[in-house]
Amino acid sequence: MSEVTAPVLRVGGLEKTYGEVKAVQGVTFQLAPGEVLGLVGPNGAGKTTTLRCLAGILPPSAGRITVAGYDLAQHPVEAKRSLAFLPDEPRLFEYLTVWEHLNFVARLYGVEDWEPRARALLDEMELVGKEKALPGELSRGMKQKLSIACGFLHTPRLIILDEPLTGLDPLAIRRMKASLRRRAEEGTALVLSSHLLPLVEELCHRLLVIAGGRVVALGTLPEIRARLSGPEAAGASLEELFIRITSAAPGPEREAP
Ligand SMILES: Nc1ncnc2c1ncn2[C@@H]1O[C@H](COP(=O)(O)OP(=O)(O)OP(=O)(O)O)[C@@H](O)[C@H]1O
Repeated sequence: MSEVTAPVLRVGGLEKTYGEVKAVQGVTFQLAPGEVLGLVGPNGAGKTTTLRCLAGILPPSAGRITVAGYDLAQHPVEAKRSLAFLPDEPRLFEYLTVWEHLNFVARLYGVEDWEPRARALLDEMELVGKEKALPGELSRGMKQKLSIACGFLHTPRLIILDEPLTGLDPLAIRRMKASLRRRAEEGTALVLSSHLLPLVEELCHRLLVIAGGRVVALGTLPEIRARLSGPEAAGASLEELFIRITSAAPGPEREAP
């Protein structure tokens, strides 16, 4: 398989245990360049745990994750250089300005032509004029946009997003959706976790539905619909399918004492 068509992300048998709680088990999927995968599931399903494992923040208890051909456990620096993780709560440095954040990230990732890129990202995120502001002087939505600009600066091949639209106003939501779509069209793979099912339906090519730490459905919306039996599945909305699939699933497993 050529480098162009090789999966950007491969996840095999991912498992994460907290004490005796099996938060995630048996998660296996691949993601091609330009593909957008929606990760959905009820509260406590294991979405954030999965995303944090994919980003190399949490070590999995078992399984293998490969990003852009690099095994995340064996080559963490190369794998992490190929990805960006955008958590739902923007994490910024209190004493760095907007511009200094971008400069810092550029140095971390070795982005040489960072200034024109940073200017373009500030324009895209509607932060022009805020270059000298500290995070304490930014609104919640502006902090979110700065965090996203920092994540995009090194042109990652994989972007992992947890509730990317939290705190954004309607116009910013529209722009953010266009930004994400454009990156996917340019070949970036995206994993997007959200409770906003219309967003997931609009942006994602495939869905991974997780409940009780296990994958309960994986595929395109028509594929998931087709797999569910019964005439009511045919025209069901994503919300109806979500409720039907996840309500039947048990909660996270506990290891026997
Ligand atoms: N640090 C932790 N220590 C112990 N248990 C944890 C920890 N983090 C998560 N869990 C447990 O792991 C399971 C999965 O949690 P996770 O945060 O991954 O779910 P989620 O799908 O992101 O939920 P939500 O939609 O509510 O954000 C839950 O049972 C949760 O209680």
